[in-house]
Amino acid sequence: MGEDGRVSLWRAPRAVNAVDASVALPGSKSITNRALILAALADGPSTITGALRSRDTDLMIGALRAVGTAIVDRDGGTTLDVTPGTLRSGSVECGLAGTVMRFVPSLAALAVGDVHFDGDEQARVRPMGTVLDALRGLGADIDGDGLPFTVRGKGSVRGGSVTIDASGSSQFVSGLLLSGAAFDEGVVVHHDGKPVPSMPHIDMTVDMLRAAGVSVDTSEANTWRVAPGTIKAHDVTVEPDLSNATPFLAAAAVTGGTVSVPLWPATTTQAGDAIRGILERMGADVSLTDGALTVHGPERLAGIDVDLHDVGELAPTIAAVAAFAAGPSYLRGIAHLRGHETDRLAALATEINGLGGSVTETDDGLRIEPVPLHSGVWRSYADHRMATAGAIIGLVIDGVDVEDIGTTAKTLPGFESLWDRMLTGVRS
Ligand SMILES: O=C(O)C1=C[C@@H](OP(=O)(O)O)[C@@H](O)[C@H](O)C1
Ligand SMILES: C=C(OP(=O)(O)O)C(=O)O
Repeated sequence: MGEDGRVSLWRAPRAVNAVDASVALPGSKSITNRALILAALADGPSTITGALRSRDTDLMIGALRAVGTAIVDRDGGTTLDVTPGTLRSGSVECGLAGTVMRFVPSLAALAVGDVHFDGDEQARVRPMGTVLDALRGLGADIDGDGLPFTVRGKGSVRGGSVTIDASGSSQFVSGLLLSGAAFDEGVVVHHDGKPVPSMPHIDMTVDMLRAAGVSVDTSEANTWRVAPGTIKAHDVTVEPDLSNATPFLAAAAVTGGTVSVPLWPATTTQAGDAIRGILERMGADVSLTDGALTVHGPERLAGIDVDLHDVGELAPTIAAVAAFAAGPSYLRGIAHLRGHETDRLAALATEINGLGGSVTETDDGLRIEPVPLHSGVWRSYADHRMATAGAIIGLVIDGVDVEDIGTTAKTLPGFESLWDRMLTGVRS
């Protein structure tokens, strides 16, 4: 929104030449918010370095402070000293952050007193019932089935075994696992239903729990066993956010230019790492040298038939790139994106088609037929990744006005200036 209450429009800059830049990205949202939960439940103080500061991570910091965790920031906010406290009643504002609404309730059930949750209007339709029902099954007392709801914390949670259908979001599983070691009996989560999406995000949860000394057994498919025990305080350094890197790498792909992202981890559980293989399949030259990932865009991009079930976060970026390929693309396995910040399948189809495109929604994804696009308004639906997808399209098409570019602050405040710097060839 602009100051006058009207939705603001941002004229996406056209790339006059092929981009040639190096772009350093701030920390990962997913790692920062997991690190914060684990630090709040740990057996002593710890420090998170390289944390992302954005709407979603600030909401997580606010949530944990509200229930009794001391968090002090320094180094411009990216170093967080976290001291766990006795968890108590409070009010948690979730905004539109899936990680806050799905990860904090389990921790809140350990508090003494009521913890009230609410969020943005748009957040009230995001699927929540599975997490709340699972927690009830584990002994927690909760009023409500979606935002707003109240967790009536009793100071402890029995825990034990629970079966859920996590086909709607991997966050249902991660949310239970992250606090599970603090439950009296630990937690065993069984999934029963269509395949769980975004599995790398569950791997991230498991890896981070193990790094905190928690025993997690994943030997049985679709079952995660977290033993009860201490979550050890330890310092964490956050990797750059690779999903947020993807629009910048896409800029190289669609302009036939070159973009490097420094500090790309050699191994990672971040979904964004999959961009390497995807852009390569679309014809880009991709290399990881001396810790920097470099994408060099081809003369003509190839269409792609790709299953994004594991890495749905990348769908808006890939859809925007696919709109400029030489042939059609099929993005599959992403029905669950209908429950993301907005219905991303509908939003992508509507907005690309609004610029003259030819995108069809399928049961589980999108078919994108590249056709010439024209100028127009690109709506972002309060969705950071819709806004950045519009920016990618605006690199190639004259006169694309992205609505509410400020919504990128959900995970990447200052997106516009990073984008401008990329276009002026700044190497950071
Ligand atoms: O656990 C996480 O940090 C996330 C898990 C994924 O959610 P879904 O499983 O709902 O896709 C991902 O899309 C989201 O951006 C972040
Ligand atoms: C789906 C996303 O966010 P959330 O953590 O709110 O689910 C996302 O960042 O693409």
